[in-house]
Amino acid sequence: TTMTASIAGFTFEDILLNAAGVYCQTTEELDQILTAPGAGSLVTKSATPAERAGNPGVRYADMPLGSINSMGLPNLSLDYYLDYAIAHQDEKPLFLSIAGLTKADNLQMLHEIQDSDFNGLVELNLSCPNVPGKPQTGYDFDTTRQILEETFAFFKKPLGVKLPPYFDIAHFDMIAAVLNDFPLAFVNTINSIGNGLMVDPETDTAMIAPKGGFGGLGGAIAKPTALANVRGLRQRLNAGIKVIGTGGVQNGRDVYDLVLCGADLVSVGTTLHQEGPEVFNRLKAELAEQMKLKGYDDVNQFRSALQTLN
Ligand SMILES: O=C(O)c1[nH]c(=O)[nH]c(=O)c1Cl
Repeated sequence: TTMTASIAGFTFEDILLNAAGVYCQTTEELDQILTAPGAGSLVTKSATPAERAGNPGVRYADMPLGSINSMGLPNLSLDYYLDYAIAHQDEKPLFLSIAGLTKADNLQMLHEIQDSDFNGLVELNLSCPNVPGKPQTGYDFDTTRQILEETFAFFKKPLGVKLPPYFDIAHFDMIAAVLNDFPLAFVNTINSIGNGLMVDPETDTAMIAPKGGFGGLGGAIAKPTALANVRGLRQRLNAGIKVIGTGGVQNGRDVYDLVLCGADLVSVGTTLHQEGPEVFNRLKAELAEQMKLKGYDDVNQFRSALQTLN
């Protein structure tokens, strides 16, 4: 069974990887993803120029429908992840994620990456929902265009963007109209569904501390929105912009469905957090089983092959 994909000239021997932010905070965690059977790549925790502690208090919770998080962008700094990525980029194609709190921070980090020995892929996170007072850039189409214009004036290495989920067909049209104007290597869709709220039934209290309990939703609850965003963007984006599908992956059928909607790679967040890096081998085996049932021996045979009723 062939389960490879290519983005920006990189060949991925497996289509699975971690979702940024999950199991990728330290070199110890990153090494586990790097060596996990079934994982074809990894992405580092979204970085800021300087180290950040993130939001105080309980900031992650699992629940029957998935997870809720308001981490607040805790990370060990761009240099920490850049050093790791440079040290390991010859072992697998790797993604380095950045999430500046300002356009200036993003451009500063991109200049540093441009001038560095890192030659993998950069994921510009435009969708963190959990920094108090900071809006999700991906919902501001003019600002997104502005950042990409200033970025592509100097940045020549493979770059993609991590997008928030969109819930209006008009917004699929609008973000695609922006993205199609730039030589992006990929989009990664979706980030968590921003600013949900969950209650602990024992105590009638919000499950997480930051922002009065408001946080990004992931896991099973995110699957229909992830499928719609992968499909909606695949249908609208230039063929040269590849799609990483993220959201709601619990089993091989979920991976299959994201590929069916157009995903080239598939990333796993909540279920990786709950199960650990052995999840990749399980998902790979379950995907192979699903493909066998359907008569496919290569993911390239059914990518974007979703049927509709009319
Ligand atoms: O709170 C976070 O660190 C966080 N949490 C998310 O669910 N998505 C993000 O992009 C980020 Cl940056």
